[in-house]
Amino acid sequence: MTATVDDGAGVQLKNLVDGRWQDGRGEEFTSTNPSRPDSVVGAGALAGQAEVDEAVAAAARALPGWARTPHHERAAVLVRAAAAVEQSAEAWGYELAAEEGKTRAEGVGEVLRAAQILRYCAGEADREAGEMYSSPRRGERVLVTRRPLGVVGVITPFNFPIAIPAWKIAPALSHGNTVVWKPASLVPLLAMRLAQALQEAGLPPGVLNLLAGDGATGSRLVDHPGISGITFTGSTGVGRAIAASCAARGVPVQAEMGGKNPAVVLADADLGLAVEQVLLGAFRSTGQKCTATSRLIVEDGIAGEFLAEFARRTQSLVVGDAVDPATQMGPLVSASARATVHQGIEDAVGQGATPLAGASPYPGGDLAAGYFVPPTVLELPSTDLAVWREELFGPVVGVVRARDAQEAFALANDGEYGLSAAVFTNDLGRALESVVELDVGILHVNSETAGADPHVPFGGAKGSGYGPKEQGRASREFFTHTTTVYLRGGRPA
Ligand SMILES: NC(=O)C1=CN([C@@H]2O[C@H](COP(=O)(O)OP(=O)(O)OC[C@H]3O[C@@H](n4cnc5c(N)ncnc54)[C@H](OP(=O)(O)O)[C@@H]3O)[C@@H](O)[C@H]2O)C=CC1
Ligand SMILES: O=C(O)CCC(=O)C(=O)O
Repeated sequence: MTATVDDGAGVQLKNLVDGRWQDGRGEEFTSTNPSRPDSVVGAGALAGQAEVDEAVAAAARALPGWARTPHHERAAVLVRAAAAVEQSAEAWGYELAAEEGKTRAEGVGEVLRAAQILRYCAGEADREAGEMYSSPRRGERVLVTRRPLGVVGVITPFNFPIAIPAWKIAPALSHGNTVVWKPASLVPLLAMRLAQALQEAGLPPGVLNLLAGDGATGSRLVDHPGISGITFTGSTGVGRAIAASCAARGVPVQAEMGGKNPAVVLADADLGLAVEQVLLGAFRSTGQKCTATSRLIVEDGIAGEFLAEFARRTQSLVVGDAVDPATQMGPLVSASARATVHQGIEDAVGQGATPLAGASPYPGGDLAAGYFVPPTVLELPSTDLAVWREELFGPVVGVVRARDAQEAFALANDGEYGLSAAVFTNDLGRALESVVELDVGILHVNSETAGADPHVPFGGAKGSGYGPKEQGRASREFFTHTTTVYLRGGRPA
């Protein structure tokens, strides 16, 4: 009988190296269910240095053949994988909710999003593949062609266990690279599911290698001399360390990192819409999105009315087991995440923040046993507090009031991050002003701070991003490099 995430022992985790599924040879580890921490979701063993060496060697061997495979044949593999992922959406969405803690509906939605990304990237085969320029010399044309980067190391975070890997691995493969992937150790099962789908769709051995591992495994991958580039998403501290290490060796790096994303609600906004969207931005995925709303700036004139309704709706969110269809917000991913978020709330309250919703830890029962934190809204006495400046990565929103739009935009820009922002206004002039004023990678006007389509660039400004952007056509800037060809043939005309 096939093991399931609910049968106690967990699903057996394997690594994929050179087309073979094998047990890890390092320390044993498990992933557990954050709603019910005693329940094991996946069980296996970490990959060590030897497996990193084997995976990189396999990816290097597979590279010339895969790079020369016609783009349309590479795309066909992604299309087949997309169909398999889509077919498994219900089952894997359930597993995702059990392993990571976002709600089941969000889990299913994320799996479907991965399928959509695989299809978008397959479409790259039909898009223009280079450029041609005229030449100042007779009998010559200048072509700009694209080549794969090579063997790419992919390091992914826990919070989007299948969508983020899909939007790194699919363009890597589509552009002819081979991959060694180290997913977050908290969510190895969903990583295995995606790798299975791609492998069974017909990838040749060694084109995609999966290593379950921890930070040390990631570090070995980053430092491996056989790696041609690293694409990373995760915390700013780890991302900067990886970028420094890659820079020292001249290896290209793409790092998408933390966020402290503001929602600005101006006095002329549709307040019902704004409440709804800020709730989604702040509390979906339990606030564990790099694009989550964690700062709220409300214009004075409507602050009282808006905050009363926002607090009321926050308090009425149904918090519970992530796989229960009635749940609107699940747990945080781990005990240490819960401890960090509770500490952040306690520190803020100690420094004068006023709780408008949530804040106190659950006193007992299932919510105290799981890694649950109540959705929390804190009105802040100043913007000096850490809860305003540092990423907490949980369901916590700090609120300040602004005199006018100008002050609101200045407050939104005040900070080291620049991933996403939302502005709520019915005034087109104000909306356009926000486009000019706000220094962010993603700006939503009248929608929540989170959310990203696969066909447009994704990534942050300031401390949130380093290197070329992800997704859409932007992704080829990282996954390929150009060769400029001065092409003369025959006799000059
Ligand atoms: N800007 C963006 O697009 C996004 C940013 N994020 C950010 O990610 C963070 C949350 O994800 P989280 O998984 O906790 O992030 P981490 O930075 O802790 O981990 C990300 C990945 O890096 C690995 N890792 C840890 N240490 C090292 C190291 N020294 N060398 C190489 N790899 C290492 C982790 O392994 P292990 O899990 O085993 O520790 C994991 O696979 C938040 O800061 C969030 O804002 C998340 C999603 C999108
Ligand atoms: O906003 C989204 O939907 C995805 C963003 C993301 O990668 C994240 O929040 O971790």
